[in-house]
Formats: sequence, C-alpha cells, structure tokens
Amino acid sequence: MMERWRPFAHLQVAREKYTDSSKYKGGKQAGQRQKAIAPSDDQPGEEDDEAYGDRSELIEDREYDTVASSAMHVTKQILNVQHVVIIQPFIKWGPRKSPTKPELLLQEAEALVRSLPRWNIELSMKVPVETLDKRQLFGSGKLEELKSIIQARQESGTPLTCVFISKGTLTYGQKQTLEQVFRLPVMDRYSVVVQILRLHAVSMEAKLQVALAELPYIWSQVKDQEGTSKGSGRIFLSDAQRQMLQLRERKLRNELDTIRSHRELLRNRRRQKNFPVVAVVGYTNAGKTSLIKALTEEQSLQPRDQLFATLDVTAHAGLLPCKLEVLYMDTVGFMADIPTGLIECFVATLEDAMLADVIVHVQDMAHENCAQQREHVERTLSKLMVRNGERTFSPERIINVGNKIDLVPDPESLTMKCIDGEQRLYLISSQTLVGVHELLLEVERRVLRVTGRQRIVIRVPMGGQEMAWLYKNAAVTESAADPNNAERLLVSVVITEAKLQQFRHLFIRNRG
Ligand SMILES: Nc1nc2c(ncn2[C@@H]2O[C@H](COP(=O)(O)OP(=O)(O)OP(=O)(O)O)[C@@H](O)[C@H]2O)c(=O)[nH]1
Repeated sequence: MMERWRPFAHLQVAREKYTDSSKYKGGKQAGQRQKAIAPSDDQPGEEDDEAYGDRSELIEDREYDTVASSAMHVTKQILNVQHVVIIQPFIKWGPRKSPTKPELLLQEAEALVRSLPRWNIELSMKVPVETLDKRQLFGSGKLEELKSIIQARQESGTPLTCVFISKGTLTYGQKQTLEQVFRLPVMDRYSVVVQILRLHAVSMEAKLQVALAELPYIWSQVKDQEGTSKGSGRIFLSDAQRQMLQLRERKLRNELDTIRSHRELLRNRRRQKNFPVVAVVGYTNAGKTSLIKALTEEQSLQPRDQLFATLDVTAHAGLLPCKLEVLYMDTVGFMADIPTGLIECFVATLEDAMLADVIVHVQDMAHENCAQQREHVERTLSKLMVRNGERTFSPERIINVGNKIDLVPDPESLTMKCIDGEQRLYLISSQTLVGVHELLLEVERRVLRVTGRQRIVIRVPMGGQEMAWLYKNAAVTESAADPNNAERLLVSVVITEAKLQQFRHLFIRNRG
C-alpha cells in the first residue's frame, strides 16, 4: 500500500517565532489601533483583552497545532514563503454550473493568495470539471496533464511549495489523492482563508473566532477520513486528541461568550452616551476603510489592497457638517463562496454593526462583478437583519455608495445606475474625494432623521448652567452673542426630542 504523503513532516518553525505576532500587526490594524478616536470603551479590541487578561494559552497549543497542521496545513504557514500553484476548477455545463465566470473566480483566488505577504503565485490555471465531488476531482486525463505541467515547472527550476485548489472545501479523500499525484501539499479555500484571517486577527475576540473557525474543518476532515478508510485501521485522531479538540471548542466558545457579553455592556454604555453610529459595510476590498478615512480625515488609517484586511469592528469618530459627532464602524468585508462555517464566526461582529443608526453600503464600481457583489452583500445583510428581529431592510437606514469611480473609464455611464428604484446610489471616489462631501451631507440628513434629532437655536443666559448642560447633552455647533440682549447667547445645537424636553423641563419651566 502506498505510504501517505506527509508534506509538512519536515517543517518545524520555532514556537517563539510564531508567537511573536507583533510583526504581523502592521498596516491597517496597527493604524486603527493607535488612532481609533472613539471613546475608549467603544473599542472592541484592546480594552477587552486587557479587561480579561491573557488568553493566548487558549490559542497557542502545541498539541492542537500538530492536529491542525496535519488536517489543514494551516499552522505556522503564514511565516513561510510559499510558491503557489492555483487551480480554479469550474463546472462548465448543467444545473450546477457556477453563476460566476471562471476568469473572475480565478481572479478572486489570486487575490486571496496575494493577501498573504510571503506567498507568490507561480502558476494559475482554470480547469473545467464535470462535478466537484469526484474523489480525484479532475478526469484522469486532465489530472495527468496537470501533473505534467507542475512537474515541468519544477524541472525548469521553479520551487513550487503548494497547490491551492480554489474550491470551498476539499474532502479528505480528494486532498489525499491530489497530494499523492502532485507530491505537494494541497490547500482549499477554507484553509487559505483561515491563513488570511489568522494574519489579520488583532483583537482577542477575532483571534478566538479564527481559532474556533478551524475546528469544523478539522472535524469534517476526520469524518471524511473515517468514511473513506473504514476497516483500513488508520487512525487520524486518537481518543485523547478528540477530547482535546472538544475541550478546546468548549473553552473557546466560553471565552467568546464572555467577551461578547462584555461588548453588549459597552454597546449599552455607548447608547447612553448617545453617539449616533454609522456602520460601513461592503464586499471585501470595496473601499470601506478608505471611505471612513475620507469621511473622518483620519490620516492614520491605511487602506490595503488585501482581502479581509479588517477583521475587527473598529469605531472612528467623525464630525458631520452640523458639528455633530458620529461613530463610523469599519466592518469585516463580505465574500461569496466562503464556506458558511467560516463566515458564521464573524457574523457576531456584523450583527453589532446592524444595530447602527445608519448603514453605508460601499460598492466597488470598477469591479467587473460589482452587481453580484452587491447582491451578495444585500442577501447577507437581510439575513442578519432578520436575525436581529428586523423583518425588512429599511431603506431609510441604508445609503448605497458607488466607490472608485476614478477607475471607471466612463463615469457618465454610471449615472443611469444612480437611481435604483427608491434607492439612490451616491457615486464617489474615496481616493480623489469626488462626491464625498455630498455623501457626507446625506449621512447627516439620514442620521438626524433616523435618530430623531433636530437643529435648533436656543437663547440662554451668559455664564448660566444652561450652556454647560447643552455641552453635555447635545452637540453645540455654534454660539454667538444675542444682538438684542447683551446678557444672552444664541446657541445652535443638534439635539434629540427627549433631551429638548428635558432642557425645557429643567430650565424654561423653572424660569416661570
Ligand atoms: N482608485 C481607487 N482606489 C480605491 C478607492 N477606494 C479604495 N481604493 C483602494 O482599494 C483597496 C481596498 O481599500 P480598503 O479601503 O482597504 O477596502 P476595504 O473594503 O476596507 O477592504 P477589507 O477590509 O479587505 O474588506 C486599497 O488599495 C485602496 O487604496 C477609490 O475610490 N479609488
């Protein structure tokens, strides 16, 4: 019997090196961390971590690493330089034919690999298949052809290190067969996306989520293996390892529950502080961070041309033209064809965003697949809203934004798409800032309407308690001496109806 190909048996990366994650915290997250200017208890990251101590021992576990690397080739891979062959299988005919063009699927697979800093694409191919369920995935002739292409590339001196088959998940049997044919480790979308998520997880919550996201994959591989090798006597996991995985899952879930209940507390506190919240959502790489940077002028934000660059919901304060302070929440990007088990883990953070007063949906107008991306985001959003107890997508709360128009050769042609039923699409470029001011005015209109705020001018005595009260309970946008009364000030404020009633009750009634 052929011995099982054990591709990573030779790989041993020093534990200290792996645990020094500070090197991988650069870019967007690092910037967001330093400069997210929201009040400190709105930050879902660092403060939570500090409040609940060090949980890293839950994530770093040598025994678990051994099991994970044999099941999914993920552990410690981020550190290694990889020379990757991408193979994009697609079903050419029939009812299961992919709705997305194979070229676009391949582009998305390439973008995933490019998101990993030390991974290089050496070869990328799209290959027609009849079905995605065959044990060897490809027909025999095709498989031989692929093997020869890979071998020829290796013989010509290209050091190939792994094959990425861009399918959600490969079964254990498929993976084993392909590894034996190619004599290289084989990865699927799930394991590549996990690598990217690991790289970008900064807060303890995101790290725990990623750690939890790996487990269903490992279990599915174990189940597949049991199915394919009944009676052959091979054991993929010992009883002790199974128990270790079950225990790990329980602990991770408990920790996440603790962090989330803490977040609930923060959310309530934020409500009390009365900051309007604007969540910015969209397909991955659509330009969410860039838009927040444009709206808040927060220079430290560093948008990156990488998928899933934002894994933590981060809050950034910005001023509306009326001087009202709002919090913009940057969220994890959406992506189609990601196994649901994986994305489920991040749904909790998105649910948080769904509670925002206004939701800005950013779309990449320069992307060939823009319409499908938009549909995917809208479908996911409406599912999330239903979960949150909202039956319908309230158009009042959603602003559609068409970003990157500087990259569209003929932006005029887009104006046709600007009115989509009731919904207007705001065309902008977060880079050149075209259209950003108009969008900001619309954000202001919606925020005021949805949160029941109004702009009014109140006359108050100079040096009285009224002024201090207004600073505390409303947004004071301007104050000037009253031309008709030297002892009074005219104060422009943005205030909620409830606070206005309170003001009347406290100051106007008392004055008699
Ligand atoms: N030309 C152009 N590029 C843009 C524009 N907006 C964003 N980009 C670029 O698009 C890439 C992705 O931008 P991000 O703002 O990081 O996108 P994101 O949606 O936050 O990405 P994820 O966090 O990965 O979901 C970066 O390289 C940006 O510089 C735009 O209006 N014009």
